Amino acid sequence: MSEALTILSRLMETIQDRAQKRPEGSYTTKLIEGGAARIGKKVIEEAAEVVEAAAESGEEGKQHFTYEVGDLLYHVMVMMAWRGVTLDDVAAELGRREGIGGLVEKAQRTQTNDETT
Ligand SMILES: N=c1c2ncn([C@@H]3O[C@H](COP(=O)(O)OP(=O)(O)OP(=O)(O)O)[C@@H](O)[C@H]3O)c2ncn1[C@@H]1O[C@H](COP(=O)(O)O)[C@@H](O)[C@H]1O
Repeated sequence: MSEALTILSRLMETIQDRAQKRPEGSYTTKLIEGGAARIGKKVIEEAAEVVEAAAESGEEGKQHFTYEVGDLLYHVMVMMAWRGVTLDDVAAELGRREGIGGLVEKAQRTQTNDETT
């Protein structure tokens, strides 16, 4: 496994462990106990910060963007743990989509919707 995947899966294990044991003094526990509303608020906030940082130029801008993407990924992973969805589940979904272009998929979806209405 690549170093990046190892770190992501270790982080997911930590988050799942927090979600299960709910230790005091853990930020993840606080988020999990706040449910979809609290986690969702942070996901939206962090997503907006990612978009803002994407417009910043230079090496500093790139570092800030990377930092904000880290925040967003962490909060999305907390929501996944809260919802009982694993990295394997999401990877399987992405694997299912492999080789199907976004525009092709959209055209197929639109056609199916038209047929059912
Ligand atoms: N990767 C992260 C991580 N990334 C970001 N954050 C936290 O996410 C928050 C980001 O929110 P903001 O930048 O808006 O900061 P804030 O204003 O203090 O946040 P709020 O009080 O508004 O929620 C900060 O508190 C960060 O510390 C993280 N908190 C935890 N982790 C990982 O989760 C593990 C478990 O953490 P605990 O559950 O806290 O023990 C840690 O060891 C880390 O590996």
